[in-house]
Amino acid sequence: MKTEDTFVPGLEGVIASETGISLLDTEQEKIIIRGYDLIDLSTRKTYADLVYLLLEGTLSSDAERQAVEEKLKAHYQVPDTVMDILNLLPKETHPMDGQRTAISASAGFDKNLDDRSLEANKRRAYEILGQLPAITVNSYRILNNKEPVDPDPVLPYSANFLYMITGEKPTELEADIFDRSLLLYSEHEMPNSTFTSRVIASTHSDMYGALSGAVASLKGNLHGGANEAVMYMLQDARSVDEFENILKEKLLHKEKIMGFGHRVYMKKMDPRAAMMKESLRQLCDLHGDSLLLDMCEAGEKLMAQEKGLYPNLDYYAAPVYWMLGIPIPLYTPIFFSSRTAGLCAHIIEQHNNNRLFRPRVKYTGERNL
Ligand SMILES: CC(=O)SCCNC(=O)CCNC(=O)[C@H](O)C(C)(C)COP(=O)(O)OP(=O)(O)OC[C@H]1O[C@@H](n2cnc3c(N)ncnc32)[C@H](O)[C@@H]1OP(=O)(O)O
Ligand SMILES: O=C([O-])CC(=O)C(=O)O
Repeated sequence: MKTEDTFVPGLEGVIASETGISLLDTEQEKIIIRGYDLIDLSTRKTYADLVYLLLEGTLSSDAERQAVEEKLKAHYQVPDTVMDILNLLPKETHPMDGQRTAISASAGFDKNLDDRSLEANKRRAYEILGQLPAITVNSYRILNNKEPVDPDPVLPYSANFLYMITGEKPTELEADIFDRSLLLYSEHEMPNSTFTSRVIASTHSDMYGALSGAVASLKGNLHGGANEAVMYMLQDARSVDEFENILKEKLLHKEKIMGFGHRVYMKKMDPRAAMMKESLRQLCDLHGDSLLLDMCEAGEKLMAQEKGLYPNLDYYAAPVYWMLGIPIPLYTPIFFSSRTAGLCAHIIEQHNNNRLFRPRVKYTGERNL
């Protein structure tokens, strides 16, 4: 095989893996997760159901969902040493880097680190998912000179996560909307972060290492970091006109507009974004203030007209998180926390059916032979 003939920049369209976890079915316009339509699931299931579906492979009964909730709560406690390490980081550290550091440090606390069996990997997945709300929220709090907060085990997993972030018990609507955002972020086939984690896992490296690599990948603003960038952009405007002018100015300077475009959906709206837009509408109605929705809709219209580009999930997740009272530096860490369910499923699948990733190159250097 002549490798230069098969070079595809960015591996666009390249099939990198076999998987039974998920598929973006562009013909049917569906996000399939273990045989189910993610958008349909988002109308009738919770994030805990998705954790079960991703890790156990089947849709959970009410009792199984409850068991997942309990399992996650049993792992809420983060080792003191990990918290001490977070405390030692410079105050400029982004919570994504706090998350990466904490997950990396957690490897040392795993007594059977070399055990890659399904059982051991699942145990780790539930442990990490259980610890992530405390790791995530306290990464932000410690670095902002605030006392760490403890989880409230009485609340469901997502409601507690939001409570730890805002310090206030969420209403049912707020908890449902936050839970839905976690569900929608939980798994999405083969984005850069998932590919990264599978590449790392393919050397027989452990789950902590594969997840640490995935946090780094997800942090970039071409991927998960876009949700924070969207909110900073929205914050720069005080009216629909101002927001449109910001976008026009960026387009004039050939800048990318965060929250638009997608490698797979390309010229169509990400179906998850449509769901989050509805959540934004609900929150705007509740607050009697439609400015954020109006700005976002105007941006959506302008980008369709000017570039033929449509929103991805990050575009509408950002204003939803803002209206839920979530500090902007937590948006991408929340995305990663949710995605950890999907990532763990992929790492497990890679360990269980492995071949080392080792591609070739198209050489463009000298040949001074
Ligand atoms: C949940 C998620 O992680 S979804 C992704 C979140 N990321 C973002 O929102 C960042 C903004 N979007 C982008 O940068 C891109 O659309 C990506 C990274 C998501 C996909 O990138 P790719 O598939 O590699 O497309 P690529 O960047 O090559 O863009 C193709 C063309 O569309 C343009 N384009 C793509 N996205 C945008 C955008 N958001 N704003 C302006 N132009 C864009 C590119 O400039 C390029 O134009 P050209 O052919 O004239 O040079
Ligand atoms: O699929 C992608 O490339 C990025 C994305 O939308 C996600 O990870 O949710």
